[in-house]
Amino acid sequence: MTPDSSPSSVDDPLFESGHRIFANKDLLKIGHVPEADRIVGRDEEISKLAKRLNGAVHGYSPENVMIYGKTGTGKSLVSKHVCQRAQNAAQDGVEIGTAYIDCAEDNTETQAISSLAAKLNDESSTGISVPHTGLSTSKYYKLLWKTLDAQFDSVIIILDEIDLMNDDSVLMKLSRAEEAGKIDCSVGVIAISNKIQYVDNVNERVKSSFQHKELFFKPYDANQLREIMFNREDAFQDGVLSEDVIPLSAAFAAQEHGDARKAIDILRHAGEVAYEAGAEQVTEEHVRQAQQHAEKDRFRELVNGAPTQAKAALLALTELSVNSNDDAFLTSRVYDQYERICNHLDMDILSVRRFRDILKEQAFLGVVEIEKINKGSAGGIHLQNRLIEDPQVVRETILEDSRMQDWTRE
Ligand SMILES: Nc1ncnc2c1ncn2[C@@H]1O[C@H](COP(=O)(O)OP(=O)(O)OP(=O)(O)O)[C@@H](O)[C@H]1O
Repeated sequence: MTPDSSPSSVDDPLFESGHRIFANKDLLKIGHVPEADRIVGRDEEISKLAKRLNGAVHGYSPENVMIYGKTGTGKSLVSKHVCQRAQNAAQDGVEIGTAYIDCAEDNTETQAISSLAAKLNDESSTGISVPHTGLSTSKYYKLLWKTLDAQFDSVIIILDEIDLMNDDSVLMKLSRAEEAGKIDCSVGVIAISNKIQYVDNVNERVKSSFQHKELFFKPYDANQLREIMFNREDAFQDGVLSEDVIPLSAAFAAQEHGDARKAIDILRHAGEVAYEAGAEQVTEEHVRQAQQHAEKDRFRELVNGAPTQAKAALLALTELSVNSNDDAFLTSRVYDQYERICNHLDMDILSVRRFRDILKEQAFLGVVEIEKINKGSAGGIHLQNRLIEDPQVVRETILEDSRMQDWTRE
């Protein structure tokens, strides 16, 4: 039983009997693969991918597939789902192995191959032991080939976030192994990336051996996001979710692009906020707080990593936004405020040109929106700057930097 599922009773009154809010929080875990009837709007992608992998079910070679799509569009989920179904559907006597590698974690060739060998090896049946570390890349490849031949007719390997792998020859070696006579087992690779141009940048030799078909996943619309969440309503105790919670979480997640990961994160987080607050129900207000947290997290990452001068520039725009009814300000006005901040913090003051570049960089990162305004023939073109996110959230985040905190002290 998992910590958040509801146990029937607990003897010690120090601990609660069951969870007030969650009935099965595992359903809201990001890596969770829901049953087929909980997967929304991906029938076509599922069937296309199944066609590519069909060979494996009969013991022949599955095709290699490259899947593209923005974050949270179900690429990993659909890949894992189709792999599971291929394993279940395998013809009598055909053994299919499947493995999932997150290239953000295993980002070198050696790590990826040692992880693959370890995941695919069942030591009790092969008698092969795969040490976690300590072997050369070529030894890990040899171990991998041995384990595959000892157990499987076909193997499907998912390489998620392949663009983060620092050596693309993994693709070549995996797809050539059978042809090169290194193994009898056939191997298919599903490579997943958010970057549409990934294959263009891959080495030509790799490209020519990794003959692949491509699949594109579109973002979800708000209705699909809603359905995805309604299908996991039983993660919560009966009657705990108030009516607006799922539609509002879907609306927030649909704002940037239709990201199911974001939708589920907000929903789970709203439940946690409600629990922490001692509430009996998850309400719209908890969703808003969860969304603010998510925004803050994203911002914290962007702003924490920004140079001090960029923080001062953002603080200038933030101060104007917080203390005025307007939300967009001419660069000259932001610069004046920036000068005041730099003087107060005893920082160097950059030229207007450098300052403009900093704001442009922040616009590129999605923190600031810059708009050109035309003030007629005499006035010329001016730039207006607007914070994209809630100025209070930005302000709090910037003031987490101890150097910036001096701004609030007289
Ligand atoms: N069609 C769907 N039906 C139900 N749940 C979904 C669907 N698509 C995505 N999800 C859920 O949304 C979350 C994110 O999905 P997934 O990890 O598959 O996205 P992804 O496209 O691989 O994202 P990333 O590129 O960030 O890895 C998971 O919890 C997944 O279960």
